[in-house]
Amino acid sequence: MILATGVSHAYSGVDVLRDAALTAAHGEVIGLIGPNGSGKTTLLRTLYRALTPDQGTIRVDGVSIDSVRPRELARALAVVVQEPAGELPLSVTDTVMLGRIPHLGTWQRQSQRDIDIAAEALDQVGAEHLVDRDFGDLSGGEKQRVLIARALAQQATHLLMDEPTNHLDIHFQHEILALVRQLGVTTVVVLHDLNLAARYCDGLVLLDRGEVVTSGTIDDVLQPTVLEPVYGIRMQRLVAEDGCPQLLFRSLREPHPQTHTHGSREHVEARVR
Ligand SMILES: Nc1ncnc2c1ncn2[C@@H]1O[C@H](COP(=O)(O)OP(=O)(O)OP(=O)(O)O)[C@@H](O)[C@H]1O
Repeated sequence: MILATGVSHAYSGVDVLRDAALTAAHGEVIGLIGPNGSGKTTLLRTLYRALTPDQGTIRVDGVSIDSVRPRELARALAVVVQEPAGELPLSVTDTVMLGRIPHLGTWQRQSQRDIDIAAEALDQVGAEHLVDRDFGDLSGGEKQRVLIARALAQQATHLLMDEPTNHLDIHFQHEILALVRQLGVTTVVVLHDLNLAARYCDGLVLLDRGEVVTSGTIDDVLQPTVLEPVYGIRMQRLVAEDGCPQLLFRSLREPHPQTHTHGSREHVEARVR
């Protein structure tokens, strides 16, 4: 379980996070959503101690992360964030094996089991064919999948992800998030795509200008009345055949249509709630 309370932070005296709170119960996938610059990455960084907030506490399974040693923290939290280009001059295998380091003793070499776990992680993200490549030569989407494999190989009890679907094609956006759900690992994931959030998250935290506007179930948060003023865009909420709410978007610059677009795929497959 991840519990963040009263988290505030300022960069050079400018407040970017005020009294933010987040709860991810055991096994839940919680989506962190909000417009550009609303503080999602800042809040996520406080959860894995990449950033010490000015105020607030972060607890993982009831223990304050301030009191945990780095190796212990790495066994509890795996992180997938955007890597600066060219940061890892490593092979794909070595990159994924980095995920095993928290499980090795100081001078302990990797075992066959570690190698098997890394290979399985690559397989899970559909990247087994990349095993002999250099990480730096991969495409953006391939790199992203390898970084997710590294997090899976870490076998941490909690997962933090900052826009993991960035660079991924539509197939892998869904594959990766479906996999994350399947893992049953307590997860906090920053997502821009609200429809992916609707489909793969158990709950959402909506940030706007550094404050939590609302948090709760998909049904609570994914409402045009809640989201339109925050994002400054018109939304229409539909329910797909499998019951999953999905949103359609229209710029405020576009005139309000007097009639619906009959015959569109959305109208065939979903009904307006
Ligand atoms: N290192 C930094 N120094 C100064 N300001 C920063 C720093 N990092 C972030 N900020 C500012 O803090 C605010 C919140 O940034 P943050 O990256 O948390 O937002 P975000 O919601 O993740 O945005 P996006 O959706 O665009 O990725 C922004 O105004 C950003 O410019």
